[in-house]
Amino acid sequence: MPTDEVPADETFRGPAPRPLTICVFCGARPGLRAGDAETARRLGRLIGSRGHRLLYGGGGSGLMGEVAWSAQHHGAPITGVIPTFLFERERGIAAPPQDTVLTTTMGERKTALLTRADAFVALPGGFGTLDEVLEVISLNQLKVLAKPIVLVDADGFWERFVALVRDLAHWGFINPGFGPHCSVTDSAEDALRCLEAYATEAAGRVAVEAERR
Ligand SMILES: C/C(=C\CNc1ncnc2c1ncn2[C@@H]1O[C@H](COP(=O)(O)O)[C@@H](O)[C@H]1O)CO
Repeated sequence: MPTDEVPADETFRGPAPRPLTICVFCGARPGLRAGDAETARRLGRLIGSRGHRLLYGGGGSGLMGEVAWSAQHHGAPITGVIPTFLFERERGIAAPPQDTVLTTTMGERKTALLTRADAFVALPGGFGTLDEVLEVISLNQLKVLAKPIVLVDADGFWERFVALVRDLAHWGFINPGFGPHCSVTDSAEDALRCLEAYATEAAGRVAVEAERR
């Protein structure tokens, strides 16, 4: 079981605006950089200590396992959405106690994650993580979805992805930037701050609109 020995964060003051269901995309493998596991544990800890729910791919391996165990250790309720074939394959890999949602296909799983989440955070990962991130960004762009996503660029993991997005705009395939719902931050702490601020702002907008009616 991954340990969770990260220092407490002193810079969050006051309660979170409301409990959010935060979907985390990250590697099913640990990767080779020790800092990534630490970032994953920090994120899990913050999700738990700020009173949010972790929604994720349901596995116990790699960075996914680090986030999930740390979130559980800090009191977060957890929902894991996993296709039956992966669930069977992963029986031997310990994942923390969670509400498990079984799906038939990977596509159904992605839809379930996208539907249930209030917001998304992406840590380093492989093709699965990239696929999930691109799905959220492109659905936001099509206005099929309007949910915030934050890429945690600890140690420059997303640097070349950000550069590619700049090139895509330069070459005329997309508008400049990631759109209104996507941000890049340096740390798990900034990612959480960003999502909580977004939720507060969105709640404010809804209240103003309700008053106008
Ligand atoms: C590779 C190994 C196990 C694979 N098991 C997975 N279990 C749960 N979810 C998974 C798994 N593999 C991919 N996912 C989903 O994609 C993302 C991670 O994929 P990546 O390619 O590692 O970036 C993750 O967010 C899941 O939703 C153990 O050897």
